Amino acid sequence: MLDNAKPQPILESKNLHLYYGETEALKGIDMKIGKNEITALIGPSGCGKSTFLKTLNRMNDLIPSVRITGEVTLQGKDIFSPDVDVTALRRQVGMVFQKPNPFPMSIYDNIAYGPRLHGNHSKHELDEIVENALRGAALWDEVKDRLKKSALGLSGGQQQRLCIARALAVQPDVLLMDEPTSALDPGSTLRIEDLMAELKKNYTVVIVTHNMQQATRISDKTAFFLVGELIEFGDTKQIFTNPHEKKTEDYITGRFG
Ligand SMILES: Nc1ncnc2c1ncn2[C@@H]1O[C@H](COP(=O)(O)OP(=O)(O)OP(=O)(O)O)[C@@H](O)[C@H]1O
Repeated sequence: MLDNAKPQPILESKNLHLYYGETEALKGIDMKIGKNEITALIGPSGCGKSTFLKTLNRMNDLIPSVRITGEVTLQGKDIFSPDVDVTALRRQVGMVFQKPNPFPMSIYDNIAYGPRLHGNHSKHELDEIVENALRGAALWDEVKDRLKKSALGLSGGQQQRLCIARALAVQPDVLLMDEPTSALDPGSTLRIEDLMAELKKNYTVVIVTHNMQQATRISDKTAFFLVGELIEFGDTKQIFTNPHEKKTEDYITGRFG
């Protein structure tokens, strides 16, 4: 079931269990996430996709009832180890949410926020960081003349690219995306999908999506979850054309979920 063909995964989970109080939301997930790949997490509502995604940069730590056992390693290092700086982890493993959530400040300040927090940059350096991040998120040309204007004045699709740029500005290795296009119109969705193909040249992307066409269009690997279990994980093409598990086949052919 596991794909062992890749040499050194950037992220790996081993026998990962997560409990919300008494409820077991992840039931022993083993997954290797390859560097510079896009991995899509699919499965019906409530099967644990977002929970798994958030575990990868310890966003779940913020929920008091959560208990986690097993292991997640980033570049071979245990992310739950007591000496891990969680802020640094979240910088290295950035996150983009379902609804675009720009800060109520200027476009420039949205992008400069993280770099200002984490480092001592000159104005010139910050200008460069902001421009590079906006270019990286394919937004620069649309906003270069209005950097000092509020980010809230951007369209939904632009706001989501701004949030991607904000994540890029702190130079992450991995981007986690939780249904990043579900609140967007088809045109903005396609722009984000095009952008992802660019992003994977420099980053590793893990994306939760309910849209199976999207998974087939953009991802290299697909992981199918069902009630907290990883049912099947492999090359996206294989999962969608020749699934090994009956449950995967039933799901992708629309028999449930
Ligand atoms: N903060 C929480 N407290 C308690 N239970 C939670 C919490 N967050 C999620 N759960 C439960 O954990 C299970 C997995 O939820 P999760 O959000 O990870 O699923 P999902 O596959 O991402 O669903 P969706 O596609 O609807 O977003 C569900 O049963 C959900 O009710």
